[in-house]
Amino acid sequence: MTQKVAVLGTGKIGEALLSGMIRAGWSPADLLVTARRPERAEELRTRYGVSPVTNPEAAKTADTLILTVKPQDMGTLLVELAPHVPADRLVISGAAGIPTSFFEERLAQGTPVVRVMTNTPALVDEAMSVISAGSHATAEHLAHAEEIFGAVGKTLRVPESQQDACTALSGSGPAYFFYLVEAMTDAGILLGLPREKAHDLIVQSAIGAAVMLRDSGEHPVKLRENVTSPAGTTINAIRELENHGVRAALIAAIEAARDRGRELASGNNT
Ligand SMILES: NC(=O)C1=CN([C@@H]2O[C@H](COP(=O)(O)OP(=O)(O)OC[C@H]3O[C@@H](n4cnc5c(N)ncnc54)[C@H](OP(=O)(O)O)[C@@H]3O)[C@@H](O)[C@H]2O)C=CC1
Ligand SMILES: O=C(O)[C@@H]1CCC=N1
Repeated sequence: MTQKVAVLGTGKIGEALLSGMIRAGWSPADLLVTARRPERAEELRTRYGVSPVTNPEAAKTADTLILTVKPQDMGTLLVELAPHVPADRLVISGAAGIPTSFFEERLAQGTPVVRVMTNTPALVDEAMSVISAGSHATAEHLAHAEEIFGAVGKTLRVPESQQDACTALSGSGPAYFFYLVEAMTDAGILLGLPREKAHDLIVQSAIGAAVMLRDSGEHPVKLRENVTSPAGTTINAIRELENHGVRAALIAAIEAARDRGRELASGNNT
């Protein structure tokens, strides 16, 4: 029997996942989407050939519901959904912070819930998606979530207690790299390079470094040491990074992101 999957609240992450599933071979006929605004629903229908439905229709029709609204909107969505979700539906949450217990408390007793934190490289099939089971989710439910999110990149199972840390590292992680590229491009401008040229140099260096990190089997320290010649240029830059506390700033930044995930879980939505 064909499994129908619905993406509820199809914004940036929901659309990234939807587009990846279609690229991976899912039929648009088996995919449903919901949106808050009619023009957004039409955009998704035109772009992907999927059927926009209401949240209750999605709950009644689809075998798997993937909830990709903002954490702040999840409570309202669940109030609307709860009367319509049969307890055999798999509910997957893509939201930061919100624990699986939040869903279990609001849905029918025994509803299987899986929590997933993906990231925007899903748009280019290079996502990192971190997956945890709620208390009623079985190995089969986890495997199904892996099949869906595997369409857009790598997946990793973690205990739910590690989700806020993973959100801070890989969920938000692409933003840190974009920020770094932005800052390095500004440095290129300072040194007199045209912006476009500086951007291209940094992006290709980032791609090269990323492939080496993934494929060389070498520790990042060794890779950095290989670039850092005695009395050369790189060590002068590294000294400045250390002087400015960049390592400590990154550790503090990621800890702050983790803490915000915890706040979202405790209902602090401001
Ligand atoms: N952005 C990222 O990098 C990542 C985000 N996430 C998580 O993904 C989730 C979505 O984030 P993101 O895609 O950035 O946010 P978006 O705002 O782009 O997407 C959320 C969408 O949900 C819609 N929506 C809200 N309430 C309802 C409702 N009741 N019914 C139907 N649609 C609704 C919104 O409509 P409208 O357009 O009208 O506001 C919006 O289009 C969040 O929970 C976030 O924590 C996870 C990993 C990475
Ligand atoms: O900033 C956020 O809250 C979301 C979750 C991870 C990435 N973006």
